This record gives sequence, structure tokens and C-alpha cells, in this order.
Amino acid sequence: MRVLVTGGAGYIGSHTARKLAAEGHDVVVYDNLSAGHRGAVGKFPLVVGDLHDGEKLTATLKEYNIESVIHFAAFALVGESVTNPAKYYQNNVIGTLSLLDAMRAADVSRIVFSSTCATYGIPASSPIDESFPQAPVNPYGFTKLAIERALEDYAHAYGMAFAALRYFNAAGASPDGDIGEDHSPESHLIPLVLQVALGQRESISVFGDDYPTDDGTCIRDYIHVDDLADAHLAAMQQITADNCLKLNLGTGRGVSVQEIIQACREVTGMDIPAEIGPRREGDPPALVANADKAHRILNWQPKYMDVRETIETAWRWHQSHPHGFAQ
Ligand SMILES: NC(=O)c1ccc[n+]([C@@H]2O[C@H](COP(=O)([O-])OP(=O)(O)OC[C@H]3O[C@@H](n4cnc5c(N)ncnc54)[C@H](O)[C@@H]3O)[C@@H](O)[C@H]2O)c1
Ligand SMILES: O=c1ccn([C@@H]2O[C@H](COP(=O)(O)OP(=O)(O)O[C@H]3O[C@H](CO)[C@@H](O)[C@H](O)[C@H]3O)[C@@H](O)[C@H]2O)c(=O)[nH]1
Repeated sequence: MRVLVTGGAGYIGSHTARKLAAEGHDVVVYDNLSAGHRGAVGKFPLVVGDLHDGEKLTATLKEYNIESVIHFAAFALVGESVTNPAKYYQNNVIGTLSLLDAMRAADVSRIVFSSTCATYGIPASSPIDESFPQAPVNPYGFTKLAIERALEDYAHAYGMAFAALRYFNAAGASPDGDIGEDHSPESHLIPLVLQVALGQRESISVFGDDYPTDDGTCIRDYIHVDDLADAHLAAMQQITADNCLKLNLGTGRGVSVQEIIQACREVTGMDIPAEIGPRREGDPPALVANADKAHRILNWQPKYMDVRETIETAWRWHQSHPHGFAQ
């Protein structure tokens, strides 16, 4: 297929674009480079443009005869969405509606959308399956839920075919160490802990140790970025207007903040000092996936089930690229 990857210069988008190309698809990346990197984009066309530029989007979809869109472009930080919600509603909701309009104008009806487990808010039990109520506890989660809702309505009214993939925490890097996570400033747990191991930070701050979990720190489900990429390819090929998908993507294994820090110590062999800080607003205590539906429907299984293996790939990337794509 000819696929437009919005946000394809970013972390998950660049890994997915690479997989798409490896599987023989024609890839075009559309990214405003606000958080992405030219160096993360492989040997396929990069259109530098913004989601809000509907004319440019429509022209790009037409010029490359795009058949399917995989839409990663968004702002994605839970904490920042609490302090600056306008930034999130503007980009994630208005920007995505602009993309959907451009798709209609260019007669492209197939889209795979990056949703998130943050749409579930604080679940009543764990693990979370797709039938759980969606009640976000931060603006970021609300922006993603709003688009899930819009996609359902667009499917019903305009015959749009969509998959909303609710990822849990993306982690790791391409195992060859060529591409990986490079956010500036970095706010994600694993890269921050590895920056301590690299000597770039003195210590890692644990955001709260008074949560109702075994060790008091937040539990997340860390899914390897290449496993996410595989699921996108499978979903893209399955969806039709009559068969839209809403699927969790995770490993089903919950890992606490303290356990991540310990796993990073084991993988790197470094002493990684940690200190307990206050809670970060908007953080649910535990988010773990029941991804049985994705296993069944997509015939997909994560290859990385041990978080140490995921961290090993991230460590390889951070060691070989201590300053990310900048070098
Ligand atoms: N990282 C995670 O753990 C995680 C988990 C669940 C869902 N998601 C979702 O997955 C997607 C990708 O996340 P990521 O971690 O790769 O983020 P990222 O910031 O690395 O990538 C996002 C990319 O989108 C681009 N972009 C942002 N706004 C744009 C706009 N208006 N126009 C054009 N390009 C724009 C950025 O330049 C960047 O390259 C996001 O939609 C995010 O909400 C991420
Ligand atoms: O310096 C840090 C950074 C993070 N954490 C904690 O580590 C966990 C993971 O945090 P982070 O890596 O920032 O990821 P999340 O806030 O869980 O959000 C990610 O995962 C979500 C799905 O859970 C996605 O929707 C978001 O886009 C993505 O940023 C959370 O409990 C944080 O409180 C710390 O204790 N110290």
C-alpha cells in the first residue's frame, strides 16, 4: 500500500515507517519536525508540514496517491497536558480533524490512529480490556478519546475505515541501534533512567511512592516500539468501513517505577541513584493491558515480553547515540 505516516519523524512513527518500508509498502512521512528528527526518517519522502495545513495535507495525499494513513502526529505528554491543555486540544483534536477533512477531500478512507490507555483513566481493576469505561483523568487522554469518538462518527457517516490502537507505554529502540527515542526535553521514564546511567543526569526522581501498589510506585505496561509497529501493519491491512477496530496494545505485564530502575541497573551494570519525589499530576496508579483481542484479531503477539530485553535495545541506542539524532 501507499501509506502516509503523520508524525513519522517521531519515536513510534519512525519505527513503524521503517517496518512498512521493509514489508514493501511505499511510505511518505508528513511531520512538522516540532518534536521529530530528519535523521529518524529513512530513505522515503519527508513532507515537512503541519496537521493544521489542510491544503498541504490534501495535496500530499493526492500527489502520492495515498491509500492509507497511519496517524502518529500529536503531543503526547500526560504531565504537560495538565499544565497546558490548550496546546493539546489544539494539536490533537483540531489538528486531527484537519487531517480527517483532508482525507475526505482526497478520497482516502483508511486510517490507523494512535490512541492510548490514558483514555481509560483510573480503571476499577487490572488488567484493562477494551470493554472498560473510558474516563480519562488528564487532558491528553480526553483529546485521544475525542478523536476515537470522531472516527466512529466519520465511519458511520462517511464510510471511513479506522483502527484506534490504544497503546500502553512505548519503550525500547530498533535492535540494530540505528533509531530510538529522542525527545527534548526528555520526560519518559526509561530514557531518563538511562541518561543517569550515561552520566548525563545525577539521579532519577521517582514520582511518588505512596500509590496503592506493592512498592508504592506507579505500574505501567512497557511495550516494545517494534511490537507496536508490527501491530500497525496488521491493523492497517485488516480494516474496512464495516470492520473498524479498537484494540489495546501492551504486554499484559505490569512493571513499577522502582522495578524499571532496578532493571536498568541490571542491564547497564551502573549504579543508578534514585530519589523519591512528589506525585506527578494526572498519573493513574496502574495501567496494564489485556491485549487478548489484538492477539486474536490481528494474529499479533509482542516479541518482547521481558522488560529487560526492551531496555537492552534502548540502552544500545542511548550508548551509541548519547545525544540522540543531534550527533
Ligand atoms: N510514547 C508512548 O508511550 C505513547 C503511548 C500511547 C500513545 N502514544 C501516541 O503515539 C503517537 C506517537 O508518539 P511518540 O512517542 O512517537 O511521539 P513523538 O513526539 O516522538 O512523535 C510525534 C511526531 O509528531 C510530530 N507532530 C506533532 N504535532 C504535529 C503537527 N501538528 N503536524 C505535523 N507533525 C506533528 C512531531 O514532530 C513528532 O515527530 C502520539 O500520537 C502519542 O499520543 C504514545
Ligand atoms: O522522571 C520520571 C518520569 C516518569 N516517572 C513515572 O514513570 C511512569 C511512566 O511515565 P512516562 O514514561 O512519563 O509515561 P506516561 O506518563 O505513562 O505516558 C506515556 O504512556 C502513556 C500510556 O500510558 C502514553 O499515552 C503517553 O503518550 C506516554 O507519554 C509514570 O508513573 C511516571 O510518574 C517517574 O517516576 N519519574
